[in-house]
Amino acid sequence: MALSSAPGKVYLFGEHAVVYGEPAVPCAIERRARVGVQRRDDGKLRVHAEDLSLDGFTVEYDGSTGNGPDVDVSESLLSAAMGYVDGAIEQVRDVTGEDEVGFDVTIESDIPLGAGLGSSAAVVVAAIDAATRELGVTLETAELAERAYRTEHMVQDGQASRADTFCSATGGAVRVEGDDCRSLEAPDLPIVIGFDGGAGDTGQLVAGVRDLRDEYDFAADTVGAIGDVVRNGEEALANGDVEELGRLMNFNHGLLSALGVSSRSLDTMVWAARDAGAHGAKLTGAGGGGCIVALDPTPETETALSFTPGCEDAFRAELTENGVTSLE
Ligand SMILES: Nc1ncnc2c1ncn2[C@@H]1O[C@H](COP(=O)(O)OP(=O)(O)OP(=O)(O)O)[C@@H](O)[C@H]1O
Ligand SMILES: C[C@@](O)(CCO)CC(=O)[O-]
Ligand SMILES: [Mg+2]
Repeated sequence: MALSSAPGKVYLFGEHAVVYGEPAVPCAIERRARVGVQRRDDGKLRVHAEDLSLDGFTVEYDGSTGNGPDVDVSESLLSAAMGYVDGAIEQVRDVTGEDEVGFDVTIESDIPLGAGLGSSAAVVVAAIDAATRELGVTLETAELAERAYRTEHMVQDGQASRADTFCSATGGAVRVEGDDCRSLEAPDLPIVIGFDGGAGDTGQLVAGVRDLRDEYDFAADTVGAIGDVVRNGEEALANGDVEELGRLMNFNHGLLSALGVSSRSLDTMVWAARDAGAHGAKLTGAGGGGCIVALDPTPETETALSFTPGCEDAFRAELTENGVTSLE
């Protein structure tokens, strides 16, 4: 049995645009997914996922034959739920050469699903790390991040960046532009998160931006403008200029909103944070619903969010330097 954990993340800047080669700056936060993996020799994959919205279900099936699991839920719901884990195990079989190997996989996570905090990347990174170690193979962090990226790329229909997976694998603040992934020095940021209790489907939201970008030159320009905001943001981060970071986050939110990935509740939480005196606020991750990230060293934003209709949870998030971690 091998057990690994990996962190979720918030985006200071650059989600969506990063899929088209612009830079982005996500930061790992101290909310983690833990994945336990035990080898089985019958080629079957058994996944126990405590936190899936399918009310924590257990399925057992033969992954090596390509036949799906036999459970009483719709095919699309199931593939949405299982895609990332299936994809991670496929990468493990590929990288270890053990094509027929099966696993018992147990997932437990304190990252809300589909809410912009990178639950998918954390699950995939932790799963690949645990499953390869279970087979006696230790991957370098760069290789692990690359394999996790390939999983997200496959599940998100060929449209994904390396940002979430690299950030989860290495921890800390990172900068990703295409296949150039590096760690950044970051000051201790006063991060507050508001969560509307909802979720968005990353694959669908990415496809929506792609269609807009294909149809309108000004949507492509908007993606490019996000890249400009990120480049300014990197400088503000290097200078530890939290006020400038906030202004640029506000700008970034406006551009994401123009690309159609915000929502009424995300906008409401963003405005509640700004009204409470936050330096800035924006949605984080794919959007559609889920979380916003704000910067505020005072307790005002957290308090205001906790009284905002539509905000289900407001909490502070600590940046973490701990990326993927082997627990057993
Ligand atoms: N605890 C978990 N157990 C099993 N699967 C999980 C778990 N957490 C996430 N997943 C997988 O990740 C999917 C959600 O990923 P998605 O990319 O849509 O959202 P996210 O990663 O939370 O947000 P974002 O990509 O915007 O940061 C779930 O549908 C499920 O397949
Ligand atoms: C929307 C997106 O940019 C971030 C999702 O957390 C998608 C990706 O980078 O793969
Ligand atoms: Mg994701």
